[in-house]
Amino acid sequence: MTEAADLTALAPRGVTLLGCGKMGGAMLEGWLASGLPPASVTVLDPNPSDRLKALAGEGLKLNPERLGEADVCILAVKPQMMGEAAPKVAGLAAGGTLYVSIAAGTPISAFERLFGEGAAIVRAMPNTPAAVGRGITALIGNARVSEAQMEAAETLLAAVGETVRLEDESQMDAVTALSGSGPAYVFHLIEAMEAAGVAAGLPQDLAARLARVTVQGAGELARLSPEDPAQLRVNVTSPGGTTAAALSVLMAEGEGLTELATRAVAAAAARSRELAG
Ligand SMILES: NC(=O)c1ccc[n+]([C@@H]2O[C@H](COP(=O)([O-])OP(=O)(O)OC[C@H]3O[C@@H](n4cnc5c(N)ncnc54)[C@H](OP(=O)(O)O)[C@@H]3O)[C@@H](O)[C@H]2O)c1
Ligand code: PRO
Repeated sequence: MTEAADLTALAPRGVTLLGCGKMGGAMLEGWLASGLPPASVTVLDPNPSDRLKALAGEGLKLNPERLGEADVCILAVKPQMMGEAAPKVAGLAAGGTLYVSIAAGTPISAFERLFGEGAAIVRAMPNTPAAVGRGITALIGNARVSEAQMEAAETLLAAVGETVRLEDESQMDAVTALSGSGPAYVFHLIEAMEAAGVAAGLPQDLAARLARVTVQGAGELARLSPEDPAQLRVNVTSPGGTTAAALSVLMAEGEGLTELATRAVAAAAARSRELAG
């Protein structure tokens, strides 16, 4: 997490989590680490993990027959499952619960149809580095969301990384394509560098380690350095040296990494728009 998230204000009425897979599980761990008591969390998930069952022993409410009240309900099932799963938490709307959906593609209007026009709904897009407290989540709410509710949503997501408010929901497809899906691009870069190292004659294990630690270190340098990424790149590049030779390929006019990344992000954004139905 980037700054201390104080979740104590949410403890009395609590948080309900619909779907506790990769993202839901990562958020749950962040909330618990930030001091939200297990007894303040209700989880609905058809196949609870051993970890969830252990937390139920510490007071977490796991698949209760009837839902109590909640300040916030996080919707963390796959977009394709939302129509089936969301009705389970529709009753919370009458108690003024704030809904926070992290589902890719699914617009706020879909939740207004499910929960009623009066429901307060935030659409958010986190990413998987949330699992190590280093995610980033973009958020936008509908007109029913009060400032206090927006801050509550931000506090929950700040427990697993940085947050940023969007100006308009139309930005969410590009956000999903850039930071939501983005970790996969970086993991694939590690895979590609490893394969390239093997092709250049290195043993697999050595190439894997060099690729992984190089991406880790470069990411950390980009995070901590006052210099921008372009300058950090220049700092590696000796005139007429090895990096310049590689960058002449990666930055080739019209067919370099920028063009490839632009096509990839455009494909993801288009898929996000398709998921809206
Ligand atoms: N993964 C990412 O990088 C990422 C990033 C940003 C946003 N998101 C969004 O986050 C959401 C969850 O993604 P995920 O990657 O965490 O998926 P996931 O690991 O499959 O988690 C979804 C969870 O919901 C459970 N579930 C299925 N049907 C349910 C129902 N009817 N009621 C309650 N729970 C149900 C699933 O159980 P079973 O596994 O037993 O079916 C699973 O535990 C998606 O909408 C996705 O678009 C994901
Ligand atoms: N993972 C989800 C997907 O691939 C949403 C962003 C990252 O659809």
